[in-house]
Amino acid sequence: MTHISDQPAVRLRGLSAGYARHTVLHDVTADFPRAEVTAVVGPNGSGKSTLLGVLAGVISPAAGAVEISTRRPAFVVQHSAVPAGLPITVWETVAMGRWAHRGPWRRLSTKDKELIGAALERMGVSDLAARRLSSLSGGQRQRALLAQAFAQESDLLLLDEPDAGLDAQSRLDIAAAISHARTNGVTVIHVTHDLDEASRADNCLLLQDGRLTAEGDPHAVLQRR
Ligand SMILES: Nc1ncnc2c1ncn2[C@@H]1O[C@H](COP(=O)(O)OP(=O)(O)OP(=O)(O)O)[C@@H](O)[C@H]1O
Repeated sequence: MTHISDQPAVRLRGLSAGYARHTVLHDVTADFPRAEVTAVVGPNGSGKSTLLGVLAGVISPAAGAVEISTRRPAFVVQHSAVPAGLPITVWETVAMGRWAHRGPWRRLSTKDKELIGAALERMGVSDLAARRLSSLSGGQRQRALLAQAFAQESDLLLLDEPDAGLDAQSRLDIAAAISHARTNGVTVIHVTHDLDEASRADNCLLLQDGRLTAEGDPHAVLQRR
């Protein structure tokens, strides 16, 4: 008998997708193994963020099939994608991760608040909880966005270059948080230009001009670049 845990968390079959009058992804067929980290690499403009947008449900496929057999994905955008003047605190940012779980009266429960506190702690931003998101450095903001994703308790984490432009310590902390999530059974799809980080993934996909040109063991895939 095949158990769900043996099946890929995400399957793409002949996926084409993009924007009005502009198809970016062409006929992509790939599996994303459950509870493993898949790095998605490729040159600028190859379609990596578009792929994450499809997986997050923000972009509709033009053709093909997307099968996701996990709970609702948590999507972490690049910190630079957050509008500069957004008037919310770090705590409120992380609390947004619990919105979909709120009970009657739409109040946060004690459990919600515990999860928010734990996510802030995990990303080392508890002491910044009362600060405006817009007043933080890029690295601090990225940590807050990751904390929001962890507060969602999703089992599919979509990361769009979470370590871009960050210092060595922040990159290490983010790598540790990804590894912790994986150990806890979360499937991670990690778009990155950091080839050291990609080489540490379990699985790797290479996109070039919107087509999948290699997949599998990261070391073998990265040699095809
Ligand atoms: N909102 C949009 N509307 C129209 N075209 C877009 C939009 N976003 C991206 N594109 C185009 O889609 C193509 C793929 O972009 P995408 O952001 O997916 O690439 P990427 O591999 O993530 O690049 P990078 O490494 O620079 O982040 C590019 O040609 C880009 O110009």
